[in-house]
Amino acid sequence: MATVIGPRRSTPTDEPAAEAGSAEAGSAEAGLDLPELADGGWMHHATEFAHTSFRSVARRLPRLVREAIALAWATNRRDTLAAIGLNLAAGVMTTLGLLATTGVLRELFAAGPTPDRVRAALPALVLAAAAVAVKGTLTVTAGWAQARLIPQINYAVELRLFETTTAVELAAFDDAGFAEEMDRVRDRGMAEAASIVDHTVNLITGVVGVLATAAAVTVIQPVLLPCLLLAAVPEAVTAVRMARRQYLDMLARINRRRRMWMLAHLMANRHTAAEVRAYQMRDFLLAEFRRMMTVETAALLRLARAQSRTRAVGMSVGGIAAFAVYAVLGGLLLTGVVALAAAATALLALQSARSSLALAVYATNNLYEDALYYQDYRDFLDRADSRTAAGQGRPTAGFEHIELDRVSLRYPDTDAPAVDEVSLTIRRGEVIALVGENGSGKTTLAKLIAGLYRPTGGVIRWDGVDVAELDPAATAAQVAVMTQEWWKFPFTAAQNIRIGRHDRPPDAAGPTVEDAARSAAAHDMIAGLPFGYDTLLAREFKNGHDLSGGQWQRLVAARGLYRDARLLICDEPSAALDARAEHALFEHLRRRPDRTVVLITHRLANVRHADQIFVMDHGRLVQQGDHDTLMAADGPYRELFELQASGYLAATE
Ligand SMILES: Nc1ncnc2c1ncn2[C@@H]1O[C@H](COP(=O)(O)OP(=O)(O)OP(=O)(O)O)[C@@H](O)[C@H]1O
Repeated sequence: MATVIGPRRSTPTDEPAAEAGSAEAGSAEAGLDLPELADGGWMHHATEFAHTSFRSVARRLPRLVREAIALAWATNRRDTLAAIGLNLAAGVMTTLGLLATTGVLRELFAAGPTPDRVRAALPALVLAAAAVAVKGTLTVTAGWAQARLIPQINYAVELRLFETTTAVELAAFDDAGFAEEMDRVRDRGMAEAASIVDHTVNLITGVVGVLATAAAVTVIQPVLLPCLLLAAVPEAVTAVRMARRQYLDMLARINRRRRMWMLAHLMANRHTAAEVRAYQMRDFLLAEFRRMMTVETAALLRLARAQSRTRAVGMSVGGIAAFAVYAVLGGLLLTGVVALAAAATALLALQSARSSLALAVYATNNLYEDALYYQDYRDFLDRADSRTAAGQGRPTAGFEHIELDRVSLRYPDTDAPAVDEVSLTIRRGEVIALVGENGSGKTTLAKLIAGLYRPTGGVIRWDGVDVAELDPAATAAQVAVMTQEWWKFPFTAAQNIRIGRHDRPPDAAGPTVEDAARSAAAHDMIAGLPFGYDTLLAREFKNGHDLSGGQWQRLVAARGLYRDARLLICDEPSAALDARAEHALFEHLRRRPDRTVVLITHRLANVRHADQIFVMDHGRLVQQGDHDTLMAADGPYRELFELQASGYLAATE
């Protein structure tokens, strides 16, 4: 049995692999041999395809075709029907056209005066011309429907993916496997959905073309059918061989290509531009890129040469097969088995069958490979759905107190819990502070309180009810988080604040965008921008503007305040603020009866007036109380506070 894609042998003459190897060795010398550049799990489909026999492809084909049609059907029934139905109709026209052509030839080759023969051939000629015209129209319209399907499928598939990735629980993103799958799906699986439909329609078109031609030949003279198949075989074998080499070559080059993408990204990226210049990395990066390009171009040239060689061999064998067919036809003619008109039509049918068969073979190859990647997409959606909160539960409009009962959180693939059996209670209207050294678990604890993570141990209760029983959307609506690692959203300044509560109706209570900006000491800064609140904060776009780190932080604070939530979590809200902005923000964060503030900061002067201070160490809660109580005790809080205070005192002495 022929192998569509056979196993790759690694021998010293294995050119692309050898080239890839030398490139890897070269870049290792240059210090760029990063572990993440090693082939990832996503390569397993490529390898699977490379070891796939023609038989296994053929076995899976009906299911793949069914799946592709189902996908197209779910996206747009009319276009699916048109793409397949019109191709089938075009096949009927192919048969009709060939039969009519035989009629024309039969009349023309008949005995008698030429004008009489031409007159006799006219009806069949009109029929043949009509068949060609109708077939052309059907093919163009089917192609149009097929082309219409592609963007619609892409739209549906992308939307479904992003509906899923934005709904999935935050913890999923800490799972390296999940993140890798997501990248893989975004990189390939998503795009393959439209491809498998495209390949399926091409496959159907090709098969219909072959069958239509075979049907015509069978009607004209069944003996000619084996001739048709014999002539088409070299074409099919050449198509398979070329597709296989193309694919194996891509496999051999993949690591080098990934490295080139990485280098290209470093050299043409706003975020790396400053460092590339500061360290004068230009020559180094360009030299590395040039080296890769040289090897890559050489590999591509070798591939082009090998493909041309295969094509030449294929064409030669095809020529010999055609010659053999002519010889057989000649024999059949001489022995009177086949009439001259039938033989001439068979030659036309050969041309048509060849191109249809080539189309079908290419489509099968591509369909099989792309379907593997599309399967990744579907698996990812299933897995992501299982990590999405159900969205049901008891409604809630707030809380009087939040209680953490021996709450722990262990990140995936880590040895020690980041938060270890912490119990504490927070009441409405309080300002509480979480303090402790770097890595002690403050941010993780704050995220647990915010509901961004579900505890891996213990229970969090709102007014005595386990939050797992509450509606996640309703609890999230009560919380605002100013995170330590905020993102520079590429929107206008006003939008950057408004997204804090973008669905607030215009007549609903709550601060305006400008109120929130003033409270976060951001108003004057925004008013000074070229287009004020309408300034686009993305330098990559025309008229876009960027802000300093501290200015962004004021904007982030304004967003948190605009959200106007019952529970406000501020993780290092003033790390990048100047003294004046910090003072203004903390003035605003002071006690309010309807709002609870959870503050994380290393500047302990800011937590002096907190109602409760919780001191964390290695994930555990080691001290709690107000400032005076903790200063009276001999513990880590007093130690940290005095350490900071001594810096200020020394400066003023
Ligand atoms: N997403 C994550 N995946 C795995 N481990 C994490 C993750 N986030 C934090 N950690 C680990 O959990 C521990 C607690 O981190 P956390 O960010 O909660 O500390 P922190 O007290 O807020 O630190 P800092 O003061 O530096 O902000 C650290 O050991 C950190 O390395």
